[in-house]
Amino acid sequence: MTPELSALAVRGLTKRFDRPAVDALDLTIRVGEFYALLGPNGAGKTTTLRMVAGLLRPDAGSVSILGTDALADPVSAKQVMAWVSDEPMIYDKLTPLEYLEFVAGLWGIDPRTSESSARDLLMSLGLEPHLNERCEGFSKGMRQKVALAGALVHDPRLIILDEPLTGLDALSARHVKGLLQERVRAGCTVIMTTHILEVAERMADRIGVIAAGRLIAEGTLAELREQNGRNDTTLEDMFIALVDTEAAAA
Ligand SMILES: Nc1ncnc2c1ncn2[C@@H]1O[C@H](COP(=O)(O)OP(=O)(O)OP(=O)(O)O)[C@@H](O)[C@H]1O
Repeated sequence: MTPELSALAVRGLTKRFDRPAVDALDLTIRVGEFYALLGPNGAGKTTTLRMVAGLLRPDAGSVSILGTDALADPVSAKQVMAWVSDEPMIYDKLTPLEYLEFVAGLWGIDPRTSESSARDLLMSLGLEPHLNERCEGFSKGMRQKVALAGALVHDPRLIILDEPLTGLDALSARHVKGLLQERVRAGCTVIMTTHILEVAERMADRIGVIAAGRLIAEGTLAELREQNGRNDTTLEDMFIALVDTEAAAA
């Protein structure tokens, strides 16, 4: 039997700064999953995702993205993946449409097809009134949405987002959530960090909790409840209990 291809398989992933930030982490995320990665401040979420996205070299371990060894072949891995940072960088002098056209050009996408999909993407994020305004006057939330649209231009199969909803107003957050859910329905995989536990509770197929660079719990909401021995508890209650137990054991 052929083993099922994972969207992401991380094994023994390790990064140390002055102390371990990610500590021999194993993580497997299936194709088509919406996965929420949770953890307290400083748990190692961003460091993990930056290593997965090829922005930070691990001290040890492996990263496989849709079957490609991302450390040995980062170019192929990046072609199927999008990384959306919590501090997005866009070009201020360009309009959203020009920015997406620029990104599409970097990926070698035919301008005739890229323009209409860029327009659709930006409109689905509620940016229609601003398509031809320079990004320099945009708020943080508007810039976040332009960066997200830019990251999706090459139609990635794996979309990794660090805190994509922070700072977004309710309507913008709804646009972003809708877009991500649509991508998952189309067969993409989404991995997202968030401190907004209601979002993880409502949107994620599976949830992983990391603390001190290690995975301390993982499963569907129902599985986490079962592991916790409570049927009625909220994700917030479980999260706090898990993190407290871990801190007490450290
Ligand atoms: N470039 C760096 N240099 C030194 N230490 C770093 C660096 N990046 C991260 N760290 C440390 O690694 C640990 C994990 O940080 P990381 O940003 O991955 O946590 P996080 O789970 O994303 O936190 P948050 O929820 O606050 O964003 C922290 O102790 C942090 O101070």
